Amino acid sequence: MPINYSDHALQLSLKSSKVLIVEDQLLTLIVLRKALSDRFNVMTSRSGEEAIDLCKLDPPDLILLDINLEGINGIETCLKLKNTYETQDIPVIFITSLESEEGACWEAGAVDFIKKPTNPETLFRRVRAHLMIKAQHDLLNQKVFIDDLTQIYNRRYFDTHFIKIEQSALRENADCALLLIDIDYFKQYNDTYGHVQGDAVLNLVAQTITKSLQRPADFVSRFGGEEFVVVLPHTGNKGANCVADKIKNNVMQLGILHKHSEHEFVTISIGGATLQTRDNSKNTLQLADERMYQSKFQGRNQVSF
Ligand SMILES: Nc1nc2c(ncn2[C@@H]2O[C@H](COP(=O)(O)OP(=O)(O)OP(=O)(O)O)[C@@H](O)[C@H]2O)c(=O)[nH]1
Repeated sequence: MPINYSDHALQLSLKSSKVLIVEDQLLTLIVLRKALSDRFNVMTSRSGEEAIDLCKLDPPDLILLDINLEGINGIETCLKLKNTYETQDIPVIFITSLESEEGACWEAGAVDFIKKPTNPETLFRRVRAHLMIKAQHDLLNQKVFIDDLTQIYNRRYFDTHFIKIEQSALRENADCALLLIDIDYFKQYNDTYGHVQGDAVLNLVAQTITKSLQRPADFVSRFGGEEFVVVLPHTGNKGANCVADKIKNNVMQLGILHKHSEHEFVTISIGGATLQTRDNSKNTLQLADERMYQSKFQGRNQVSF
């Protein structure tokens, strides 16, 4: 199917696109910002270190990166961004004055570069073109990776992304937690209240889990029928326990009556595992699955790690 550039969703997403300019020369920063701030949502940073932190907290849709920065330079900044799961898909355009630097820009993972002194119109059009590609990419991902019923990520998203997150965490010697969540007595719920009501509960639980997650890198996927999987990057046992408890309590507090449950309401059982404490004979998912069943056997509506 041909790409429709006038697509409404695309236009909307372009307007709200976030562009991060990383430049330590104040005057250049002002010129770049002026060329873009009427059309996009512009964020700025004066160093590579600050830009990396900012990208993890509030990922932009595109980065304009100067090469000659104080502290870690632009090339090193780009390499760090490309080696980190949360930031590796953000397109980077370099701003450079030397032709000899172009090879290093491509190798670091740049999608393009713009020469200094920058022409404001060229800058705007280049940025818009790359944002358009990014928006198309995001839109396509949304269609491929979103579960129809709950509108959260699907199993395919989890399968594709968890491997990358695990590898990135192992490289950085960081932790990462996984929670496997199953709705208790859901068969009886469907049998008693009907499948339409069952679907509504699945939806509510999915939204409740989503709202219980706070960090931008955390995500939940529908794993299968009435099972969900939560991924918490950079989170160890203690933090993951807190999040799991919060999710369990929030679902119980929805107060959805379930007359076949000893807890009176719809509840969930959770099993958790982290990368750093996992047993080498089993992967994180297998461990979380075993612990989820432990929660079931111990009476449901609980968390096991
Ligand atoms: N309404 C609805 N039900 C679903 C969907 N996907 C799976 N289910 C139902 O979820 C139920 C899962 O039941 P079981 O795996 O037996 O487990 P359970 O009844 O939740 O019991 P425990 O897990 O032991 O607490 C089955 O009846 C499935 O048909 C869905 O998309 N919509």
